[in-house]
Parts: sequence; structure tokens; C-alpha cells
Amino acid sequence: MAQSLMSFEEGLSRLLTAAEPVLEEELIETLEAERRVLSETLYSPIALPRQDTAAMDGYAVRCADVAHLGARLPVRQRIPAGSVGVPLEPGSAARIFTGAPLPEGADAVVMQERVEVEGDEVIFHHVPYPWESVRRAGSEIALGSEILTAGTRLSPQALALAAAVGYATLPVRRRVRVALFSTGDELVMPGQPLGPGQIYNSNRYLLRALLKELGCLVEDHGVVPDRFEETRAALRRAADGADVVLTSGGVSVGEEDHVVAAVRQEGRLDLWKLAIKPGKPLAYGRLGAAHFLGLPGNPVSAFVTFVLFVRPFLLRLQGVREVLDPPLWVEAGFTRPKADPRREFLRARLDVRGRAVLHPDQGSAMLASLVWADGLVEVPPATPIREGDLVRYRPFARLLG
Ligand SMILES: Nc1nc2c(c(=O)[nH]1)N[C@H]1C(S)=C(S)[C@@H](COP(=O)(O)OP(=O)(O)OC[C@H]3O[C@@H](n4cnc5c(N)ncnc54)[C@H](O)[C@@H]3O)O[C@H]1N2
Ligand code: MOO
Repeated sequence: MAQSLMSFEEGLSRLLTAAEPVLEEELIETLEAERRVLSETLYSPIALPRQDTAAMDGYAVRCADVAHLGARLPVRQRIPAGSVGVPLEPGSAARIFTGAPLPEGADAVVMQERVEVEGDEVIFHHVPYPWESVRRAGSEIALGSEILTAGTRLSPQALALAAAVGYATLPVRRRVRVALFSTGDELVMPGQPLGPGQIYNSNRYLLRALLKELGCLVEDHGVVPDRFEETRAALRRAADGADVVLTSGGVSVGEEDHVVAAVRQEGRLDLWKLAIKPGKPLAYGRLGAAHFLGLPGNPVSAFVTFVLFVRPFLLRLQGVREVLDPPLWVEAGFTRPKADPRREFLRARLDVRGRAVLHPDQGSAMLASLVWADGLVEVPPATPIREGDLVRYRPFARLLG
């Protein structure tokens, strides 16, 4: 009965509780650190900018010398970015370029569009206010201030920030090792001839790519036949040295579904069957030191359970602090009077008005609809939806990578 299944929230919270972050750290090149997870909080060893810096191409002045329109000053020096001028003599200006340090004594930059040059002199058509067009020393980052917190997943922007204060290497958690296999006698690889009753193994491509985007080390064990002893042996092999064993297929209740029984033999099963659609037969357990996550074989079910459960689980193992993004609330551009007792995740897109519209094919095998979709509409158990209602929407942009 659907009512006796474990809820989405309960399942997710149990999984995340089980996901103890890996402890080992390593120091790696900042250039190679994209998507890795910081193991220590970083503080800035320098102030940024290090000194007062011109924010515009123009003329560095003392404001007191340009107190009225039409003020005229001789230009006594030229300071390109990367060089340092001499102290600014009162009653003079310095030609200066964006990014160059302000000469001592100057307290503003007048952009060149607002002056007129006459020989060695400039005439000002603008009266600057103190520190106009100047980036003050330490205004971006104060010396010693915290720039990135332990548990941050390093985005390109975060790498740029670390580099801006001089980090050539970064302390990160080691990568998580995931052993992957698919089960199913019907599966053949693309490139092979397709026999009667056979299908191509699409989950292998799906899951490898999803794991790689998360920065995991993937050990791919290919396809395992639907036989109990072979499934047991495959689980043993996969668990050896892996942090996580991830499987697809064979977690339902048919006689050919051996994965759950094999996990019970080789380790223990902690969680199985949730009140969600798709993805009901999701399974979690342990195989010695390794975690076991069993995804349903239907490709859409495998995808949905991966992004909703496996992704936050793996991020937590990597030491990421914030692993769950709350859903957005958007208007429903559809009506769905028939409510399912399970929490549903429907393939959807936002239309030009920002309303969620559904793909007409919501079957668990419909991969094309997953390519069409931009996200998932989440419908709580037994909740009919009318056009215009607010619904939870989880954009793929927040569920992938
Ligand atoms: N009597 C019941 N039958 C089923 C139930 C149930 O509760 N009672 N649950 C259904 C649900 S929901 C799902 S989801 C599936 C999941 O079953 P399995 O995880 O055991 O998956 P399989 O039976 O192995 O495969 C299901 C389906 O997906 C195709 N598949 C499998 N692996 C791949 C792959 N690597 N690439 C592409 N496609 C794959 C497979 O051919 C099947 O069509 O069970 C329902 N049944
Ligand atoms: O709930 Mo199953 O995961 O739909 O096809």
C-alpha cells in the first residue's frame, strides 16, 4: 500500500544522516580545483586592492586643486597599471590608467572624458568628490578576512577569488570513489547489434555523466546479469575500495530483481521503497565500509532518484555543507485533478510567463521528455493541482553538476 511507504522527507533525511563526509584532504593546484570541496576555511593573506587604485583611465589629482570647473593643472607624471608613480606634487596632476596605484597625495581620479588636454596641461570640466573613481585599499577584501568557508564547492567564481588573493594551491577533500553497475539481461551496449527483447543500456551513460559532473571517481563495472549469485559477486567486487556502490535496475519485486536480496546477503539494507513517483523502489544500505544506493531501472526513475537523493548524498560525502536547494514556487500552467498518493516529480518547463507546463509523456521510460524538460514540478501526496495554483519547481540548473 502506498500509505505504508516511507515519505520523501524521511527517506532523504535518513540518507543524509548516513552520509559521513570523507576525512582525507589533499593540497591541489587552484587551476585544477573546479568543483572540488574546500576542506579548510580560507582567509586572505593580502588586502585587495593592496593600495588605492585608479578605477578609470584619466587624471589623478588632489581634490583641493580642482575646486572649480575649468581648473587647470600641469601633468607631471604618467602611471600605467603595473608601475608605481612618485608622490603627487600639490598643484599638479598625474596621467593614470585603470588598475594603476594612485600616487601618494592624490585623492581622486577624473576620467579622461571629463577633461581637455592642452599641451602639458589638463583643464577639468568636472569637480571631483573625494575618492571619486578610486578603489580604496582593502575595500574589496580586508587583510585576514574570511574569503571562502570550509565545505564550499569551488565554482569558477570561487577559484577566481582564491586566485585574486594569491592561493596557488587549495586544501580540498579527496574525491569520492563510486563503483557503478547496471543489472539486466536485456541490456546491450550501443554499437552492438540489438537482439530480440533487448534494449540499449542508457542508464550507464546517464549515471556515469551525472557522477563525473559531481567530481566523483567512477569505477564502471558494466552490466551484471539478472542472477542472484552473480549479483552478489558483483556487489562484493564493487564494494572493494569504493565509498559508494551505485546500481541501476533490479530493485523492484519481480523474480528477476535480485539486487535487494543480494545486498541483504552481502551487507544490510537500511531503506527501501519511498512514497515517490517515479522512483518508488529506491534502496539504500551498506556493503561493509561502502554505502549502497540502488536506483530503479527505468531511466527517468534513475534520473529523478539520482538528482533528488544521490546527488545530495554524494555532495555530503564530499564534505559540502549546503547540499539541498529549496524548490522555487511558480504558477502552474496546467491542471491535474487526479492526485497520486505518492509525491510526484513531473517533467516540466517554464513558459514565457514563468508558469510551469508539463510534458505530455510522464511515463518512467520516456527519456525524450527528460531532455525536453528544464526541471521538475513537485506535487505533494494526494494534492490535485488547478491552473494558477502555486507549485514547487526544481530547475535542473540546481539539480545537476
Ligand atoms: N509488481 C510490481 N512491479 C513493479 C513495481 C512494483 O512496485 N510492483 N515497481 C515498478 C517501478 S515504480 C519501477 S521504477 C520499476 C523498477 O524496477 P527495477 O529497478 O527492478 O528495474 P528493472 O525491472 O530492472 O527495469 C525496469 C525497466 O527499466 C529498463 N532498464 C533497466 N536498466 C536499464 C538501463 N541500464 N538502461 C535502460 N533501461 C533500463 C528495463 O528494461 C525495464 O523496462 O519496476 C516496476 N515494476
Ligand atoms: O516509480 Mo517507478 O520509479 O515510476 O517507474
